[in-house]
Amino acid sequence: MHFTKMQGLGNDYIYLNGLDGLPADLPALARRMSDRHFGVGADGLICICASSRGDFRMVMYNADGSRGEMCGNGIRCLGKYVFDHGLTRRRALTIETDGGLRTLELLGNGGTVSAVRVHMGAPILEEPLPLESGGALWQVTPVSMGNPHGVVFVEDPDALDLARLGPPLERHPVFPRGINVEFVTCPDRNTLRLRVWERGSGETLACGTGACAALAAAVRQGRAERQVVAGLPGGKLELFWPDDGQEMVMTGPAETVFEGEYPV
Ligand SMILES: N[C@H](CCC[C@H](N)C(=O)O)C(=O)O
Repeated sequence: MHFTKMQGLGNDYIYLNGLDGLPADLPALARRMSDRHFGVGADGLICICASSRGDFRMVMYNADGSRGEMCGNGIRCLGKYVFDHGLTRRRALTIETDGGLRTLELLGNGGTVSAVRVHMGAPILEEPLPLESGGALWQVTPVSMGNPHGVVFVEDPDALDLARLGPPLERHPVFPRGINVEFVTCPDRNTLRLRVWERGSGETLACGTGACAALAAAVRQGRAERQVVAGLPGGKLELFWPDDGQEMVMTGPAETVFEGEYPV
């Protein structure tokens, strides 16, 4: 089976072209291939499928085989994949995800795609909740970006032990579907810095939907302007939220790492 490994800010996924069919038991395949010691190594598996509502449909699995409804870094790479593999010649695309339709602009010169702008949908915010977890009290702001997030503002994300703090917040009983957890600081009104503990994948080098969720919570709480640069361990995203109720706009890089064959 042919596959392509891609990454956006070091958030890496294995891509399968599902237009001509896919292997059975994709959750098990996602677990095997994502394993960094016994497999290819990735934060998850993304299948490109036919869509009746958009140009393509994104079906995404986390490293533990669970499904995610949306993936910001993954959808940028999907845009680069379909262009580079000749599945489309257009630079404006609509992608169906389990979290709704998303529109992409593929940026780059001539025949290349180096960055992708994504209209990420309108965030749905709830009031912050005080939650006890891991022996501490956290103010968690629930935000949906099509997938579920919990945003926590902290003094210094780099000082935290995410491997210890992430799992109990990810699976806190108030969130029956689990959450991706963002630990965020705003060093100034046009900058966010965050680390993300992802549902089903653990800490990743970046999370596009997580950065958008962080901006939504920061704006709602008066901590940041609507246009920011979000710094993640793997690099930077440009984010713009024109107004409440409007779609968040995210711009960032997309890269192919390698192609390969995997036995199924
Ligand atoms: N890394 C992704 C999000 C994956 C979310 C997934 N872990 C979930 O279960 O929702 C991003 O760039 O937006």
